[in-house]
Amino acid sequence: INPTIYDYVIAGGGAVGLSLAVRLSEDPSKTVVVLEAGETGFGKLNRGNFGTANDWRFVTVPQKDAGGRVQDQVQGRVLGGGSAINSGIYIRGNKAEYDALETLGAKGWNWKSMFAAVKKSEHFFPPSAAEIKALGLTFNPAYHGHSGPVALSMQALNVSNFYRDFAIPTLHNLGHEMNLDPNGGTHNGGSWEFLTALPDTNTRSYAVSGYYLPVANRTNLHVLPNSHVSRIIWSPTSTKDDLEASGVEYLALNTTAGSPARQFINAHNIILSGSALNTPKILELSGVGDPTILKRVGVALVINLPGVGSNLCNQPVTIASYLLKNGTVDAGNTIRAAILDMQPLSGFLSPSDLKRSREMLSVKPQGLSTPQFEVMKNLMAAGVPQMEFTWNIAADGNNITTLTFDRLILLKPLSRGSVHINSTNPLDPPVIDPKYLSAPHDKFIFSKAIECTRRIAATEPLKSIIEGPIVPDSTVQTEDDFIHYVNSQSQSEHHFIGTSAMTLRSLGGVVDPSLRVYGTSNVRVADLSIIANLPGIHTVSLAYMVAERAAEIIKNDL
Ligand SMILES: Cc1cc2nc3c(=O)[nH]c(=O)nc-3n(C[C@H](O)[C@H](O)[C@H](O)COP(=O)(O)OP(=O)(O)OC[C@H]3O[C@@H](n4cnc5c(N)ncnc54)[C@H](O)[C@@H]3O)c2cc1C
Repeated sequence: INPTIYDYVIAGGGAVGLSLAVRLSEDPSKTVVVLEAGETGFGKLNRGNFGTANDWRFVTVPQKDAGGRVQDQVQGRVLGGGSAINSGIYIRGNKAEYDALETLGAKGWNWKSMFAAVKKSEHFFPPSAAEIKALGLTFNPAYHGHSGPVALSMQALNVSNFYRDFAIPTLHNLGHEMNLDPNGGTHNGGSWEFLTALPDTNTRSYAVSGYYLPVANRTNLHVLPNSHVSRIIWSPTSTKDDLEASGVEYLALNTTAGSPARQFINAHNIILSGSALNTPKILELSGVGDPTILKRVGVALVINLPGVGSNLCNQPVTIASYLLKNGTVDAGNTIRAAILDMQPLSGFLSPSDLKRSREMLSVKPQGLSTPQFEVMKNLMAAGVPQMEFTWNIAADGNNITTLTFDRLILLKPLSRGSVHINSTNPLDPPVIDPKYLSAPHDKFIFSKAIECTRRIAATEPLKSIIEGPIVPDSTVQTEDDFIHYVNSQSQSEHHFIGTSAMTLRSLGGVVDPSLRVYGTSNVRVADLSIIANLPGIHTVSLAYMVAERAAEIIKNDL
């Protein structure tokens, strides 16, 4: 099939875009084309593609509230997007966090509908009986999908005895309970790590291997790598209040000619799926956005939507590590061993710090709408996790073993930033300003969480095997020291959302609950930019939720 007008053109073949393309092309009467700026990456991907051609290699502007540093923002630029280069950690959030999306105007987007959708994406491989016995692994089959495209699995055998003998008993002594399975709507507490990987080989399972490759021979589904979408083409006959698009313009990057060739594709429906950092650029270059920004760059305004590119949110992350006494633990197979401990404020703040937290929350940080702020405060008060403490064990060749909290993640930042174009050249990177740690409450609770690892290390049975702190080192003691540590050491966790938010237009919304860009009849956004408030999770589960839910909505033309 080689249509002159496709039913659907999808700009971006990432976690959401490629999975959605596969679902839409299940109807053989519909033609779907995916334009992906990166290459296919077949046969060359695993972890560690950061800084290569498979990464957009973005950087932020200097982050005033995070030590003035410019920070790297890794983003997949390859078929499968983030799902092709990510670390594969998988977890879903708290029911109330998804229900809150509906409260903010995303009608029909709630835990019930999103949980049902995400299970369609999943094929859970339970651990073997031997693994369950050896490690005490727990899971609830009812929380999982069992015939979807993306594989989900748990620990292999031969992990360190540290987890069973030291980590879990210490968590108990801290009053942090183990969670049977964090994927069913309550992710509080400690749980074993789930990964999007095949169980025996530990091979990555992602949008390409799970969704696309098994159906790559569909004649109604075309995937064009090295195709960078620059803008939407508006139909000259469309009305002012309900703009219709006729297709997109893209740059074919694999040409041997000197500069990329400009190409056009016609389609009845346009779906932007470039990610929270890239989709605003396509909208702005198409004249959709904040008039002030478009004017500054010299793009004619088509739709006045000031929310485009605002509300950028991402989690900061840092580490803390402790040297263990020689010979006290067997490091085992460190490749797939971790416990994620997801804690609400009361799990890591002292009673007096909880009081200070409440006082700080009397002032709304800049960039958040009042309803967003209310929702987030309510979730905090309801005990929804705000910090992740990942417990990992590492050993070097000299038998030096460390406990590394290798992901200390501020799960639900209040800080909001922006991503905007700075020129009319589609190949120029956007200006990324996440405003990390600009909300005082973010900085306060994040630094207190790092400090809390000292209390954890002083809790038995862990205490008896700790030699001392490595980073932050023992000179870091006071509240100011810990604040300095997060200012100078925190990095991006690469879980961007929010820049084409699905919320009321009056609140800065960009798309309605059927994913349509306000003011258009046939342009939709389907990627993590539509999520107004971040659930406290790693975001690939959310990406598959969005893909499956978007497929339901678009197939039924809701
Ligand atoms: C380094 C890294 C590690 C991560 N680790 C984890 C993890 O362990 N667990 C977890 O749950 N999540 C993780 N994530 C996050 C998760 O992968 C992302 O949230 C998810 O991939 C976002 O999906 P998306 O479809 O919105 O965007 P993406 O998956 O980024 O897809 C966007 C796609 O659009 C393409 N594109 C962009 N602009 C254009 C254009 N103009 N024209 C054509 N194509 C375009 C991009 O190249 C990309 O392929 C990680 C992300 C990164 C970057």
